[in-house]
Amino acid sequence: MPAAPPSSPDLASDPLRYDVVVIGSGPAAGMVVSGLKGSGKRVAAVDRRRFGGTCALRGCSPKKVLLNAAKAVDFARRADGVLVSGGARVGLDWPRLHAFQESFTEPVPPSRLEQFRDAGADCYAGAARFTGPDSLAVEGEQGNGAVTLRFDQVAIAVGSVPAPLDVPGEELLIHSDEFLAAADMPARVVIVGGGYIGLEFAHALLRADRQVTIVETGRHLLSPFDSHLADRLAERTRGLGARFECRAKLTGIERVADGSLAATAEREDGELLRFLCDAVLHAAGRVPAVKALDCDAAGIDWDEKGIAVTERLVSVSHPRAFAAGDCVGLGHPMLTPVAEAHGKAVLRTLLTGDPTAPDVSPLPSATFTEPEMAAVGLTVEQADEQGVAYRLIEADLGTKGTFRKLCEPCVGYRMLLEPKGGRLLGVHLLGPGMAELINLFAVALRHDLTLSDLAAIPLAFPTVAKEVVEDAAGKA
Ligand SMILES: Cc1cc2nc3c(=O)[nH]c(=O)nc-3n(C[C@H](O)[C@H](O)[C@H](O)COP(=O)(O)OP(=O)(O)OC[C@H]3O[C@@H](n4cnc5c(N)ncnc54)[C@H](O)[C@@H]3O)c2cc1C
Ligand SMILES: NC(=O)c1ccc[n+]([C@@H]2O[C@H](COP(=O)([O-])OP(=O)(O)OC[C@H]3O[C@@H](n4cnc5c(N)ncnc54)[C@H](O)[C@@H]3O)[C@@H](O)[C@H]2O)c1
Repeated sequence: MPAAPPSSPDLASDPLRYDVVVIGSGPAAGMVVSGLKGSGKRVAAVDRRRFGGTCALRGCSPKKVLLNAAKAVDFARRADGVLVSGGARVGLDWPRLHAFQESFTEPVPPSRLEQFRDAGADCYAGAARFTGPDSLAVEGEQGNGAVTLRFDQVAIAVGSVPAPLDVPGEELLIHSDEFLAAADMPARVVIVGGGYIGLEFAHALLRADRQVTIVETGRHLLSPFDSHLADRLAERTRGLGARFECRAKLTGIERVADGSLAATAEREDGELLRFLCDAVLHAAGRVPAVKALDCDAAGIDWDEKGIAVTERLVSVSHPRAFAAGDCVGLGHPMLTPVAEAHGKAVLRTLLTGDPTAPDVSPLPSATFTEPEMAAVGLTVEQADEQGVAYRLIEADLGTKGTFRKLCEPCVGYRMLLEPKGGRLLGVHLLGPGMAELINLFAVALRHDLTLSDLAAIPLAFPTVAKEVVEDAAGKA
């Protein structure tokens, strides 16, 4: 990789002038800042919240602790009388797991700052706002005045925020940040949105014996996933006590006389719904956090989809501006592996001067419900829309030995294969352990493997992987 020229000599005379300013400190920014170590460039990183980003502080990591606890409870309960006794009495210990979550989140800000400083970056705590094509102001967090940084290049990695819902009483909603940080779980929760956050948090709440109602505008829950498997997961979730209202949209929230909240929604057919509850959780999608950046001042094009960039993540209107992660307006999924891949691409561009496209295909993803839903590649709906020919194989694996031993009947897969040759086009899995297993299928898609190629590998036994691969290879 050719080395980019080191910082120009005049930069050294102005302490607030940088070769590269990175806005954000999440997974996308982390890739850029760490990778610039030793490049000779003067680098600054800015974040308006504690350094570390959404995934490590308010998303994937604390959420996974909560979901692991929910899985432990569920396993004990479903194995009660079969593998263990007293399992039905096992419950979620919110204060303890909350403290355990903090053992992961609290070290993040100091360690991220150390990592950035070790990479040679100056770190600024405050909200960034562009003031010109090569300058931005960082508003001090605690009433400190603004400082103006000048840059040659800027990497925008500001992530996303919950989408505005524009309903009366919107200020009464709680967001995932507050939910994960709360000292206790509310007793009756209405969840607005049946996507990733909605289903994952519902699964945690249900294992904590809370009352859950999900209001979802779509026909199915978890729309990025296979709709048949999503319906099976919905059934399983209903069996845990959840109520679903699909094809219904939140219309408002109000506080009622006894201090409870009333959430109202309207069904597609016009029927009005009203739910009394203690909390209404926003799980209705996120939007890029670009509005507050005042990109217009820098001539950086943006819209509600995010920063307008080329496929190589270069701003369409400012050749020295790049974007990475959730704030990129390319419609890529808002996931940590995507943010990391974007960050790596922007880093390479900064180091080589040669704009680089991110490597985001194939992209496995999972919801950490119990059972888990996981997918990589095309869904049936996408293949149909794109006119891609495929052969579908599917199975319910609930009675197979591996899953009976886990006492979990809600297990299955659907796979799309090339009609000739059998190359895998899409893999959709539902069951315990599937979030790990999907990575094996991502390797298979990446390297154009067939199910017989996978089945020829002597996989460890007895495992979920071997059970699924052998069953599918037998049907292929
Ligand atoms: C509850 C929840 C659970 C999730 N679980 C998963 C999961 O299991 N797996 C997965 O792959 N993804 C998950 N995600 C998504 C994942 O967290 C994001 O895709 C990822 O964090 C995006 O990284 P990023 O670097 O683009 O942005 P972020 O991590 O959001 O970082 C952006 C940073 O920019 C800062 N910032 C914003 N505006 C400004 C400004 N004007 N000035 C200065 N700083 C600013 C923010 O404070 C933030 O620290 C989850 C998200 C949530 C909310
Ligand atoms: N396991 C994971 O990888 C994971 C977990 C959590 C979050 N995330 C990321 O965070 C993003 C945000 O999560 P999310 O669950 O908020 O978004 P989402 O896009 O997954 O789901 C939002 C859901 O809300 C519905 N909706 C939108 N407006 C509504 C309204 N007014 N009333 C009722 N329903 C409405 C949508 O139809 C959709 O099904 C996800 O898209 C994902 O990229 C990933």
